[in-house]
Amino acid sequence: MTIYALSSGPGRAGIAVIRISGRASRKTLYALCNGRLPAPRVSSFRRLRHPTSREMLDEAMVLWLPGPANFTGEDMAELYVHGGRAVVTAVMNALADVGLRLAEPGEFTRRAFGNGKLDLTEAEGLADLINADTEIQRRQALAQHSGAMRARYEKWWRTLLKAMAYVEASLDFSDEADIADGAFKEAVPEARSLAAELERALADGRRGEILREGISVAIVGEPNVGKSSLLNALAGREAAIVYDEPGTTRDVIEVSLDLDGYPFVLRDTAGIREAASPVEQEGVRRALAAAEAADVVLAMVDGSCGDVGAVPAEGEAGGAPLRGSIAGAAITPSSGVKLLVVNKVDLAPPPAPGSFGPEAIYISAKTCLGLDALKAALVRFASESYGSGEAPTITRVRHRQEIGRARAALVAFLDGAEAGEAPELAAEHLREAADALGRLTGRLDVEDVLGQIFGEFCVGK
Ligand SMILES: Nc1nc2c(c(=O)[nH]1)N(C=O)[C@@H](CNc1ccc(C(=O)N[C@@H](CCC(=O)O)C(=O)O)cc1)CN2
Ligand SMILES: Nc1nc2c(ncn2[C@@H]2O[C@H](COP(=O)(O)OP(=O)(O)OP(=O)(O)O)[C@@H](O)[C@H]2O)c(=O)[nH]1
Ligand SMILES: [Mg+2]
Repeated sequence: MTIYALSSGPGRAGIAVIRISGRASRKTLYALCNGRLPAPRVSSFRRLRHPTSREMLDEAMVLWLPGPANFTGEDMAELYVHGGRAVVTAVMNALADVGLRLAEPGEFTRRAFGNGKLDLTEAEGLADLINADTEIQRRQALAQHSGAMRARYEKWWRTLLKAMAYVEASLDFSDEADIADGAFKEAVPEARSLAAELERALADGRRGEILREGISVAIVGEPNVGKSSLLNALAGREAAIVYDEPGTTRDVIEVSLDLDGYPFVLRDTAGIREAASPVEQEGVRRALAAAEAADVVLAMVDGSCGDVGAVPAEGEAGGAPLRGSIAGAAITPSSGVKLLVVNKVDLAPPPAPGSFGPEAIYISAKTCLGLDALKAALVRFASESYGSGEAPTITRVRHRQEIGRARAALVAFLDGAEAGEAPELAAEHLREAADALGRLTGRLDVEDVLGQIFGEFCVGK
């Protein structure tokens, strides 16, 4: 079935792009263009008419993109019309009138996948590219869309096929023990090196997933220290309610930030204390959960409080213990870092260096003093933790799971080989690993396996 969709965003615009894909693209375009089909892949000016009523619909630029050398691999056409709502509606209605169907979300890309134009990881990369909000996300998505993952996974796939071919050969020669043994032994180092490579790929600190979703930063601390004020200052808008009374924030409030191209998801949370009301208690529970799950915890304390005792005057003895220590300093994310943030320095005398420890960042959420240093610390953390090297291979839990399954199957194969397991069972472990890698790229192709096995078999003989 031939499909169409508005490929540019919804709503009024200067120009709107309507895309058509499928067998009827050619005759639909021909009819819309009053019998003057444009030359392939060359932008042409046409007056568009309704194919049956002949009513003039718009003046447009049009593209005729015959398959298979295009995005979907099917015949395609594109209409660049004036981006008014009624224009778009009229042209789309005309397409429906001649029997075309509105595309489902992702249907053009699904067809491209079906026609072998891209594999699953490249399609995911395309989705990520469209959703990319920051420069680092754009680079990661483009690398994935351009086949960075596919290349690596296909290399793994080839190594695995080699191991499988040896095992299959040993099965075929089971009545000639020497040959069978020899072939089987060849499979072991292949499987071992692949298992090690998968292990290395998994030990990436979840860089790809974190950058894809945004680095999670939770602001936590006692009530009224200025957490919501900091969120608002960084967001540049009044996302959270700020009020001079402890216990203002209850829900977790999220704001997306782009700092130097790194994506952050900043979360403001309820102040942590023994809350009296059940609603506030729930807020505190959510605050602790957000901190636990965060990549970075900004543990905030109020630097202006008398009982902080951390900013003693020259020569004076140190005061009471750190006020934020219970609420802020005690919270540690399960796998992230913690930065101590001392707020309200506009009210306090300049703190003695190191009063709050060498790592503390001194800010005023009110005057914005120190915010650049805080942003710089976040960017430094992001580039040190997630920025190094080439684009990450794993960007979704799905990839991690399949690679994990493949690795586990390879380990089972190696353990079995050591224990003298029957080659039939050994072959089964490898097939399981192949299934997992096949699901990764969406290219699970048995013919591929057989072709490779047959090739190896001949060489080995
Ligand atoms: N107008 C327009 N802009 C667009 C797209 C589109 O479909 N139309 N794209 C899509 O969403 C992206 C570009 N992606 C494309 C992917 C493949 C081919 C293509 O023609 N592939 C052929 C030949 C490749 C070549 O000449 O090297 C092929 O695969 O055989 C075109 C665009 C972004 N911009
Ligand atoms: N002088 C000064 N006042 C601040 C600063 N940051 C926040 N405040 C004030 O401190 C009070 C509490 O600020 P909030 O941002 O609501 O504090 P919070 O930590 O979100 O409080 P809860 O939501 O109750 O946990 C407000 O009156 C703010 O205006 C600062 O840097 N300097
Ligand atoms: Mg608040």
